[in-house]
Amino acid sequence: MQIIINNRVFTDNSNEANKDTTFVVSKQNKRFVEDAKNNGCLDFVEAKDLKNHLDMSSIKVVGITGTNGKTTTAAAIYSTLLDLGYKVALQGTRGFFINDERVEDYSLTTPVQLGNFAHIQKAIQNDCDFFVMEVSSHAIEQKRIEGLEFELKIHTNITRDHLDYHKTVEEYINVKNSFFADETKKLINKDDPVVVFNAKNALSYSLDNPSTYNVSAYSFKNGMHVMLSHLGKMHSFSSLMMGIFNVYNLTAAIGAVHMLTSKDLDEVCEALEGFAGVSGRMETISDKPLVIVDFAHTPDGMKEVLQSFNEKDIICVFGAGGDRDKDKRPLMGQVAATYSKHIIVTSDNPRFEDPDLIIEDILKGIKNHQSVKVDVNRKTAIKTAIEMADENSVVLILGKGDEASQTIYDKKFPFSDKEEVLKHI
Ligand SMILES: CC(=O)N[C@H]1[C@@H](OP(=O)(O)OP(=O)(O)OC[C@H]2O[C@@H](n3ccc(=O)[nH]c3=O)[C@H](O)[C@@H]2O)O[C@H](CO)[C@@H](O)[C@@H]1O[C@H](C)C(=O)N[C@@H](C)C(=O)N[C@H](CCC(=O)O)C(=O)O
Ligand SMILES: Nc1ncnc2c1ncn2[C@@H]1O[C@H](COP(=O)(O)OP(=O)(O)OP(=O)(O)O)[C@@H](O)[C@H]1O
Ligand SMILES: N[C@H](CCC[C@H](N)C(=O)O)C(=O)O
Ligand SMILES: [Mg+2]
Repeated sequence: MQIIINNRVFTDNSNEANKDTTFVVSKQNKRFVEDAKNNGCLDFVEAKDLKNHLDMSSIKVVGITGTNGKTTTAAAIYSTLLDLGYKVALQGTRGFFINDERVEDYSLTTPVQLGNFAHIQKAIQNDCDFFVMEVSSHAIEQKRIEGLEFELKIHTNITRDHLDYHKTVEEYINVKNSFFADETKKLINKDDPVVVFNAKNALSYSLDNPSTYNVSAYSFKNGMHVMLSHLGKMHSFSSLMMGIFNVYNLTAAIGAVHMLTSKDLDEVCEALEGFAGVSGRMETISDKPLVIVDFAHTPDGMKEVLQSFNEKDIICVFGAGGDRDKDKRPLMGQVAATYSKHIIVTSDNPRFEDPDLIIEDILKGIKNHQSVKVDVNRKTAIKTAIEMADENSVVLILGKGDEASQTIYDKKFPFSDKEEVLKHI
């Protein structure tokens, strides 16, 4: 890609490099430096030094990493900062937003170096005070975030995902933890048993262990009501959002905004209450029957969601993405079987894999197949689930959230879980 900073053209692609451009050298493209030279390029800059070309002193960059909850926590921080009157940009899985407007649609969760700098430049041009970004494990490993100076780093949790890419759980954990090794200000989830961080400038939040932003009590009735203890004083907030995992996400957001703005904590709690959640994350599509669409696509994410409905008969519709971590599939089957009354295993984004074989991988984790249906067609799987529902049940449609398409091979076919649900109620 290319960006222009102060009339100078920067590219990370040797095919776009020539005598008039600067080639930005990174871990991912250093093997193409000779090609760039052969194309006439004379000017080279290391990706980590891009910061010397863009004055970022007016904007604070906030990074969020973790296996689950990045998008939700980032959106909660964004919403709260906007509510408090700041100008804010948000970059993540759902796209790029500036001051409540979507500027770009779905892309990578964390763009490459030039992508980050292009967005930060746009945020600065729009007078943003903050740039809130999700940081994926791929981005950390590939150094897509090099050259960025973070005002605050936030950790949600580290469970498992992407073992197709990182190979072992240990390597995945190490990559995530490496984000917290320096002395940048950070906010850590103290209930995560595997997080390792540099204690310098670290504050924390938690439900179970002692921490700076400590949830001392919570209840769920028409959403959540949370008591938060901070430096010996009690504060409270309410939200229509559901699930203990969202108590974590919202507490992280409150702690983060408090650290970033030094506003009164009660004022921050009040501003957060305006946040209604992210589309496709625990989104109630229908009350009768109760149908919820959620983006859970890891064993832990599914467990968190399913556990939130233990008083209901769960009808769980889910699949698993192709060309992604294969080992998570039976674990997802096992989690679904533990908490659901009925399971319909279907297709997610098969990409270049055979969806029937993905389903077989999921079924390997389910011992008792009596209450399990298989339907590779996600549309009819959703229809069947809704037909099965009664007043005691909740239909949980997991894995795709608000994705607008289903990826088969490299083609994207329009598909929305929400729209499929609405066709049948
Ligand atoms: C597996 C993976 O992460 N691949 C990423 C990786 O691809 P790659 O190394 O094969 O790319 P490449 O085509 O060889 O290009 C590398 C660099 O060389 C340059 N190049 C290339 C060819 C050439 O002739 N000359 C040249 O200079 C390119 O401009 C580029 O800068 O580097 C590319 C750009 O540097 C990324 O776009 C690409 O992401 C692909 C598209 C992808 O799907 N990534 C997913 C898995 C991902 O990153 N997901 C995470 C989040 C997952 C989550 O939600 O947790 C994300 O952050 O989105
Ligand atoms: N704090 C959490 N702990 C565990 N599970 C969570 C948490 N927050 C959200 N989830 C579950 O994970 C799903 C994805 O949440 P979210 O989109 O916020 O995460 P993410 O980290 O951005 O995911 P991705 O890496 O795929 O973009 C949610 O739909 C929910 O099921
Ligand atoms: N950002 C995640 C999202 C997964 C969503 C699920 N629907 C899938 O396609 O696996 C990924 O790319 O691994
Ligand atoms: Mg995300």
